Amino acid sequence: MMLKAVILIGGPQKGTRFRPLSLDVPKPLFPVAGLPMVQHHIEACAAVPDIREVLLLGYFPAQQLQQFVADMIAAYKIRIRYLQEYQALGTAGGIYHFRDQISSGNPDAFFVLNGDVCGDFPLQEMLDFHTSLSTPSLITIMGTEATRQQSTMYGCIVEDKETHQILHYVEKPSTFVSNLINCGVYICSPDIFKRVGEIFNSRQDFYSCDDSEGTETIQLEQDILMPIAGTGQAYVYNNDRWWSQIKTAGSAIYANRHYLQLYHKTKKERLATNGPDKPTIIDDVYIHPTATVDPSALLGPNVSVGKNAVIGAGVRIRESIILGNTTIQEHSCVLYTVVGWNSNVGAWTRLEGTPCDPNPNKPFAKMDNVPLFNLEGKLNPSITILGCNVNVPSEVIVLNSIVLPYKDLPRSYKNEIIL
Ligand SMILES: Nc1nc2c(ncn2[C@@H]2O[C@H](COP(=O)(O)OP(=O)(O)O[C@H]3O[C@H](CO)[C@@H](O)[C@H](O)[C@@H]3O)[C@@H](O)[C@H]2O)c(=O)[nH]1
Repeated sequence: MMLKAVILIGGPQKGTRFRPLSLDVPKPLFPVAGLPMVQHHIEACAAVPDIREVLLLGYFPAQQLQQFVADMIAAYKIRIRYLQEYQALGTAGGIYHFRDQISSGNPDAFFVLNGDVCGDFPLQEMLDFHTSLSTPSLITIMGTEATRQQSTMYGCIVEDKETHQILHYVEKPSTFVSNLINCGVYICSPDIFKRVGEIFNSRQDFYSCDDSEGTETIQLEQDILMPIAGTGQAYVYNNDRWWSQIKTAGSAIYANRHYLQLYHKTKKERLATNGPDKPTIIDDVYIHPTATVDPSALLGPNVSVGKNAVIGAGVRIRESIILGNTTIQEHSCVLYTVVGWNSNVGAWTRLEGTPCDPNPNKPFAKMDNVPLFNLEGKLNPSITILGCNVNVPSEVIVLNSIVLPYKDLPRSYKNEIIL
């Protein structure tokens, strides 16, 4: 069998809730557990022996992805290419536009993965399910359970419990439809192009040079899944492993924790260990080999330290992501915070945020993508984020705040956005 995988990475206008972190690097390249977000997708695809080529599909300028793609080819030894849409074509529009590249070599099927989800993706198991179906599936969706309340933020699937055929699909319904939600991971038969082509052609009548009405975009969810549901050609594969979206910077902290945990199963060598002349490590921590961490520092649980970062004596960090070329000076404390690239945090300073984890008392709860401000116009407590090139002086406290790039903070801050 020969398969391909397409990863939908969007473009500069997407991922706005991820700012200010996506101001400096395309959101799909933001490091989580030491790796750019979509490297986790590529790694999951590379582990499926039948996947021979991975195509990243988006509308970021190609030069922003060039180095990353070269690094990925070197690391995983499979074909990887970036295909650039000339504008946002929608979740199925890009696939249709590049159908020749996807179909070349006659793959039996191809995976499609949303670039902004994370998880312990059971791709091989899903493939086994897809190929074992007695009637061929045009599209198989990975589904997972959500709470009744949260389900309406996702694509909702009603299945035949015995055959797993999809009877009904609604994208982000306004009232409850089903607890079973779309994970944004699919296996498509190449026959899907015919379907998308029909939609494409039916819209040509409306096509004009001014595409302000978005007639050129085709959405996989609304235009393909909704009409296919109930025709016996779409199936759902139930995923009971960890899965989440990465929409906000807060969800990056959550994803960081879970990917670090996953390394126990997949890449143990990426996790830092305790030893003489090494910092003290609590549970799961990733330290880039080029980072310098003082042996008296205490890191963990759930910390990632990027390239060439310098962590001083007596520093305490937990539940945080420290990006490349950042310095944290002695005795500072960093909790539930993302510290952007090339930043400098003085000595005896405290950076602290508030976690936005899923409710542990509710089974199947996902993260809430809490808006920045509440109804009274006050900033909702969230993780603290420092954009790149931020300078925080010594002996201050920055609590539940978002600091935009290139700021020189003069004092302490609490619950503020510092522009
Ligand atoms: N290449 C490309 N990618 C795109 C485009 N539009 C969106 N994407 C990418 O496609 C993914 C989904 O995009 P959204 O449009 O933001 O959808 P969503 O709100 O995340 O909902 C989708 O994902 C949920 C799971 O996370 C699903 O539950 C839901 O049904 C839907 O598929 C993201 O990775 C985004 O970057 C486009 O025009 N071109």
